[in-house]
Amino acid sequence: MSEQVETFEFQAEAQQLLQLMVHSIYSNKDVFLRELISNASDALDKLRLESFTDKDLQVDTSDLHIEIEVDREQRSLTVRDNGIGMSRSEVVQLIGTIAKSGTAELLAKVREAQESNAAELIGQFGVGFYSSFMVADRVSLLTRRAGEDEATRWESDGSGTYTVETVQEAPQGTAVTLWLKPEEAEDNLFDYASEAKIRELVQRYSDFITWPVRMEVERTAAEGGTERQVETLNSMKALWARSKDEVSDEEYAEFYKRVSRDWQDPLQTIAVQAEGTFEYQGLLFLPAHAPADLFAEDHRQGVQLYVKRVFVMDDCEALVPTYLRFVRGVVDAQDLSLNVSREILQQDRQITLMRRRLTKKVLSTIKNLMAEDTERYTTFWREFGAALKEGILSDPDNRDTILEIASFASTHDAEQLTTLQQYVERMGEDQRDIYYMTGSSRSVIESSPHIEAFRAKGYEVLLLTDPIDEVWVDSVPEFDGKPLRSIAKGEVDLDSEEDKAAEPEREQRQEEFSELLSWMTTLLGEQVKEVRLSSRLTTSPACLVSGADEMTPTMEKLYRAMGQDLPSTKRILELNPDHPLVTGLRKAHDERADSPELAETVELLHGTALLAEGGELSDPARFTRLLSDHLARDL
Ligand SMILES: Nc1ncnc2c1ncn2[C@@H]1O[C@H](COP(=O)(O)OP(=O)(O)OP(=O)(O)O)[C@@H](O)[C@H]1O
Repeated sequence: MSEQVETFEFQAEAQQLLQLMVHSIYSNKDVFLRELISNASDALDKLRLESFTDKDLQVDTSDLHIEIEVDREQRSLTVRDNGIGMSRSEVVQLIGTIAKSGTAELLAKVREAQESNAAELIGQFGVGFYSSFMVADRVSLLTRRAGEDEATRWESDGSGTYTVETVQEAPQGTAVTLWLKPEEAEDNLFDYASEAKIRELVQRYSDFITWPVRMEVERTAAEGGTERQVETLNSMKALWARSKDEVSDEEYAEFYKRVSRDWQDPLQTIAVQAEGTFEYQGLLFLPAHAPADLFAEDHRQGVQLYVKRVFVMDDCEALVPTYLRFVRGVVDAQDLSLNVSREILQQDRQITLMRRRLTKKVLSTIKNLMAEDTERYTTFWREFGAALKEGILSDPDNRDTILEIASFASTHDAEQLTTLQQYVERMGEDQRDIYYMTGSSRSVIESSPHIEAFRAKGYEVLLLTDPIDEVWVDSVPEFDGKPLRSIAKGEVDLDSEEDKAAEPEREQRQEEFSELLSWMTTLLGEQVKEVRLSSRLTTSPACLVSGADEMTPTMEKLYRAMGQDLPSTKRILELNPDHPLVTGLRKAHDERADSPELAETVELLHGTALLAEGGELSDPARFTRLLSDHLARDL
C-alpha cells in the first residue's frame, strides 16, 4: 500500500544542473554507472561504520554488496545496494537540492562558457546522481534507511519536478532504476542494457570498489546451451594496498576520479607505505587543475581516512596541512580506532607524525617533478603555487624545501618563471642581494618607477604578484646566504664601484636640494614621512618607498580586508635630482617659495608617484582639477 504521491520542484540550482545533464553537455555518458556505483559504495561504507559505532542499530552487515539488474525488454537498468539508505526527508534534501557552496557562481560560469570549457566546469561539481539523466528519460529511486520501517520512492523525468511517496515495503538500502534512452552510438549513448557493456564499464571505472558488484549473466553451460549465473564483476582490490607495479595508470586515474570527484586524470600519483610501530598506507594525488574555490574559506581539505580497510571519514583535514589542501587521496591506518572523531585526530600524536611524513612525501614528489618533468612541474606550480607558498609561513620545518621548489616571475624572462637557485646562479659578482618587488600584476611592477635603476644596471628583480607574497617575504631573511630585499623599501645601495665614485657628487646634490626637500617634507607632512633624493630613479621624477621594516600599502590593504584596523603608515617620497621637473621645482622654489602654484605642483608630483605604482589617490577629484588647471595654464 502506498500513500499519497507528493510532487516537488527541484531547487533552482539543481534544476539548472539537471538541464545540463539532460542536454548532455558531458560527452562521456558512460560515467553515469561509475557515479551510481560510487554512491552505492559510499552507502555501504556508511552502513558498516554506523554498525560499528551505533550499537543499537540492528542491521545485517554480513553480505554488503551492489547488484546490477537489467531488463532488456523494458530497457531498464537498476543499481541496488543494501547500504545505509535514505529517510524521506533525506531524499528530498539530498536528491532535490545541491548543498555545495559556490554552486550558483559555478553554474553562471558554465552558462557563459564555451561548450568545451563547460564540460570542464561541470567536472567541478562532481557529476553525481544527476548524470543518470544523460542516459535515461526517467529515473526512480526506492530507498529504506537502516533502522527505519517505512521506505521512500522518488521519481522524475528530469524536467522541473519530482515525486515522492512513502512506501511500506522495501528492502533496506537503495535501488536506482533508469529507463534508458534509445541507443545513439554517434552521440556516445551506448546500449547500457547490454551485459557486455556493463561488464566493460564496471571493470574500467569501478574495479577497485571494495564491495562486490554483482550481476546475473548468461554463461555457456558445460553441456552446451546457456545458463544464468551471478558473477562478481570487479576485483575489489584496495588499490593502496597493492604494489605500484601491479597497478596501471588507468586504474590509478579511475580511483583518483572517485575520491576527488574530478573528471580529469591526476597530474601525479603518490604511493606511501609506512611500516613499523605505526603502520599505514596511502595513495595521494596531485590534481591537474585547481578547483575554483581553492582560496575560499570553506574549501574542501583533506584525504579519505580508512582504518584497516574500513572507510572512516571523507576530507580528513588532520592528515594534510592547509597549504596542501588540494591534495586528494586515501590513507589507511592499521592502528586507529574506528570511533575516532575529527577533534581527537587533530591532537593525536600519531596523526601528527603521519601528517609530517605525508607532507614531506608530497613536497619531495614536487621536487622530483621539478627536476625530471619541467612541463608537469610548471602546470602544478601555475595551479597550486599560490597555495603552496602559504606553507613558507605556516610550516617552518619545511620552509626551505618550499623555497627550493617555488618559482617566480622575474625581469630575466618575460614568460618563464625562475627558481631562487637559478636567480642566485645568475647574480653578478657585485650583486649581494636578491631583489624583489611585490605588486598586483607583472605589468604594474614592471612599469613602476622603483625598478628603473635596477633595470639600468641590469639587475634581475623578482616580480611577486600573489597576495600571499606580501606576507611571506617578510619572514624569509635570506636564501642561500643572500638577503632578500624589496626594491620598494628602505634605501637602495646598489653599491657598484661607479656608485662609490659618485659619492661626493651625491653629497653636493643633497646640499643643493636640502631646502627644497625640507620645504616639501613640511608641505606633504600629512601624507609622507620624508622627502629625499633617490638613487633608484632614472626616468621618472619621483616614487614612493616604504621604510625597511614597514608594511607596504598592499599589505595594509590585505590586513584591512581581513578586518584589522590599522593606522596607515606614512611613506617616503623620493625625487630624481636629474629630472627636469625636479630641477625646475628647485629653481622655482629658490625664486618664489611662497607661490601657491608651487605647492600644487608638489601635490601633483606626489599624486603621480602614487599612480605610477598602481596606488590609489585619496582625493582623485582634487587631483584631476589641479592637473587640468596646470595643463590649461601651459596652453
Ligand atoms: N545509493 C545511495 N544510498 C544512500 N544515499 C545516497 C545514494 N545515492 C545518493 N545518496 C545520497 O545523495 C547525495 C547526493 O548524491 P550525488 O551523487 O548527487 O552527489 P554526491 O555523491 O554527494 O557528490 P558527487 O557525486 O559530486 O561526488 C549523496 O551525498 C548521498 O548522501
